[in-house]
Amino acid sequence: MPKKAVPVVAAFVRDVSGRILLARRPPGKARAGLWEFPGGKVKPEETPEEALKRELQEELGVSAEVGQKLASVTHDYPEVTIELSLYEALIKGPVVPQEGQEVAWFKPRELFDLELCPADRKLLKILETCI
Ligand SMILES: Nc1nc2c([nH]c(=O)n2[C@@H]2O[C@H](COP(=O)(O)OP(=O)(O)OP(=O)(O)O)[C@@H](O)[C@H]2O)c(=O)[nH]1
Repeated sequence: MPKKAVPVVAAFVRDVSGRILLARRPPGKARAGLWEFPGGKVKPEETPEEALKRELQEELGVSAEVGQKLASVTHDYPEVTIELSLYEALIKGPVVPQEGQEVAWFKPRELFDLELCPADRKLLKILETCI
């Protein structure tokens, strides 16, 4: 039986100079130390947009407007299968990491040299011609 994929939403946020916001997974979590787009799991009662707004508020202390879905991939990790969807998002106010996690802004070409979560590598492959 194929495993049921857990829905995960993530944000593609750019600053005025075109750099992209990433967060580093904190120690103790699966894939600790790897970079990812900010976001998290969608709860059963939420739409993807609601989940992403909640995650950005909880993780980065910002409110956000969620735009169009850019890409979506399925990935099997040893402990979970995820369906990861990346949405454009506009954030309001300064990013203040709420969980002690490292965050940073990267130029598009710098993303390709980062240690990313494996699912994000797949996303990047889809997006590489348009970022
Ligand atoms: N947020 C986020 N998660 C990602 C990305 N790429 C990726 O493989 N994941 C995986 O998707 C899952 C999301 O879990 P999470 O830990 O961020 O979500 P959460 O905060 O809602 O859940 P938790 O309370 O169980 O920790 C993890 O297995 C994580 O490794 C990404 O770009 N952003």
